[in-house]
Amino acid sequence: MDVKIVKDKVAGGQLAFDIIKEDITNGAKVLGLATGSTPITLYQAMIASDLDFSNMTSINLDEYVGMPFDNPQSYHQFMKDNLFNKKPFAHSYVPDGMAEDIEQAAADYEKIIAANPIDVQILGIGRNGHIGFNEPGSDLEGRTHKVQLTESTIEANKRFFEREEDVPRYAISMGIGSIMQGKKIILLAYGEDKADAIKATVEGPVTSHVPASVLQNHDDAIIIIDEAAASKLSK
Ligand SMILES: N[C@@H]1[C@@H](O)[C@H](O)[C@@H](COP(=O)(O)O)O[C@@H]1O
Repeated sequence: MDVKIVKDKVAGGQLAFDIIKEDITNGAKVLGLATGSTPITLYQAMIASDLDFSNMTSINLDEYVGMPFDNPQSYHQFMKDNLFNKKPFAHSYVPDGMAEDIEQAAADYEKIIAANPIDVQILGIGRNGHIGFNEPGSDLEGRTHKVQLTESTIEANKRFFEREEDVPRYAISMGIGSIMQGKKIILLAYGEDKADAIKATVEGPVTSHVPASVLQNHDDAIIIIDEAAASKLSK
């Protein structure tokens, strides 16, 4: 793991952008994208750049189950608002949380990933160490599947909804095994809220209790964090 500590989230987004830009120059064609507040500064740097993504493919990590695509809280809408409306890709895939058969949608998504191997996978991290929506205890080799969100994630997400009962309880997410297939992985984390998860990810044992810790086993994983997120690291 290559840990890079930056001044703030703007510098983090810029650094991630610079890495991606170089990879695109070297032929990268498929980006794995994430939602949440963390990647927004990266998306802003992409939008502000003169890079053209219209011959590239994007594949998103996850989506809520049962949330219409045009709901402002859906990840389909989030990606449009924060990136795709300004920088369209040739193909943009987001898991189909509205499918009648979620297991089939998950299997179909794995076929999309297999046909479009991810060159650079962007990740945020949950306060409990989750990546995508792979909560603690997830299979480290899992593939795209339906997941039940933990109370901690529901609690963290409820700020986006008017009522707690509106917060979705299920999602469809790429599995940890699907994520680990990315040729390069860039995990971003900012703020003190993420410091415990980052310590466990970087310095703890590789364990399904901290899904992001599996990145220790990846050949090309870069962790970009600000000082607050780095504050509990021992070195
Ligand atoms: N499924 C997403 C994750 O992909 C994201 O990493 C996490 C952290 O969100 P934030 O970046 O807003 O802290 O939130 C959700 O759970």
